[in-house]
Amino acid sequence: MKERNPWHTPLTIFIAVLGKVRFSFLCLNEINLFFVLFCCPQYGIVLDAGSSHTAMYIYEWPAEKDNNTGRVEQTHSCKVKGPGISSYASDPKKAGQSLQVCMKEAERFVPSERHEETPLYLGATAGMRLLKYNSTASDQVFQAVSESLQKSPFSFQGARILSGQEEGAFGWVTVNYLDDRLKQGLETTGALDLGGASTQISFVSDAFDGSESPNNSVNFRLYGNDYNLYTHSFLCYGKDQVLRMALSGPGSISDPCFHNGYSESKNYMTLYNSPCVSKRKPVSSPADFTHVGKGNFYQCQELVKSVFDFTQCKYTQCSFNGVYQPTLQGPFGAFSAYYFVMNFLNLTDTSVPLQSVKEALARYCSTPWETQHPGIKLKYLAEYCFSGTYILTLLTEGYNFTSETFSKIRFIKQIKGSDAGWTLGYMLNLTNMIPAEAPDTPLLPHAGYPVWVEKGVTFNNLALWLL
Ligand SMILES: Nc1ccn([C@@H]2O[C@H](COP(=O)(O)OP(=O)(O)O)[C@@H](O)[C@H]2O)c(=O)n1
Ligand SMILES: [Ca+2]
Repeated sequence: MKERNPWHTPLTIFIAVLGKVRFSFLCLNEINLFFVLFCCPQYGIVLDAGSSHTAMYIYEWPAEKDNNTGRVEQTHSCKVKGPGISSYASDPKKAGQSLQVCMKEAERFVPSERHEETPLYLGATAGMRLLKYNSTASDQVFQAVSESLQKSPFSFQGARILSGQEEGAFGWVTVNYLDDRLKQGLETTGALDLGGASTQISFVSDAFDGSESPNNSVNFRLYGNDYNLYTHSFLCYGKDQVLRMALSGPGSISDPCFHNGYSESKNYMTLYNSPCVSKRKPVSSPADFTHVGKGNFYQCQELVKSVFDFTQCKYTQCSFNGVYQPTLQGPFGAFSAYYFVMNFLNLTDTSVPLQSVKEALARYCSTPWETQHPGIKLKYLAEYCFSGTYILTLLTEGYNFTSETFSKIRFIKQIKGSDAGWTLGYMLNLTNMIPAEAPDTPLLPHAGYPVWVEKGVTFNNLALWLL
């Protein structure tokens, strides 16, 4: 008979105990992972109070302690019925009331036990920036929307106007966050945002260090990478305000930017009721005018060009209106009205040469006015020729995109299910969700990575990190 190894029993017990510990560790980790992935997501709500309308976005992310990226997702959006909050200047209470339907919807989409800790933000953009010229009216609108939002069960964090810089920079953060470019330190994508009352351009350029035009410079340190972002917001250069400027020009009542056969009686007061065009108001004018279309893209392009000032530039180079712009660099994502308009016109494919895009738009503009287009508001339909022309003119004449760089633009509505726009970047910033330094521990064990590593277990590290 073989003699029994005196160490056998203790060793077996030791190994068995170790196995148990490892097993229970694994269980613990699985429970943690379950909690992180399925149990208790956190929520944030942002209201985008734009010049033309307000939209509400609900974001969701796993409830973990550590800041992370690429994991905040938009789970729901709600379009507020009616115009933007700045349109309620003469009846501010209605601005507050208009938000109620979407806020009720948010109460259904966010589980009730999470309501109290869910931050709610309202950010207003160019419509309110313009209304701020009349500060009493703008204060009253903010008062009304704040009172309305305070009544919601969420944790209301305030309503404020974003500066043009913030609007541009947060749009850029959103696009690059959703594309996972920040955490991985990849080349970033520029952001082009076209609204109704302002438009933003934001990109990183090696030729830009901020010194030539500090007002256009925003610095970020994100995941251990430094970014010096160029950004500019052109107030009054959203498509609705540019349309007013183009209409208020001489001889524009017979309008090349509207289809042949289009004829509408419009009110002069409404046209000039904006600080963007008030200086153009003629001394005396009739109450109404007839807006007649003549559908000519090339003439429309000339008319649109006349709203840009290319005569002055005190820097090495400018876009327009004397605004500094470094040389364009990298790919660009163009969203909001850029997308709505180009998508309607079937012109989102930028592998099509710029010249062909212009020709296609010229053909569209020359088609007779046709009101039959199911599901599209007549106002939008009437304006697509103008809007498309403005977009191409802004990109090429304004920002200096060439036929080559035009192909680097992607017209986008969403990235991975979340809308491109400033709201996500705004919330990520206010909730401190993007750390300045890169996390030094991998977040999830990924393919090829040893699960058991020297300093402990990657899986365990994740779990402990999340505890
Ligand atoms: N389906 C849609 C929705 C909005 N839009 C336009 O998109 C623009 C959105 O601007 P906005 O309300 O965000 O205005 P800003 O405050 O950003 O200047 C407006 O010009 C709308 O008319 C569109 O062309 N098609
Ligand atoms: Ca907007």
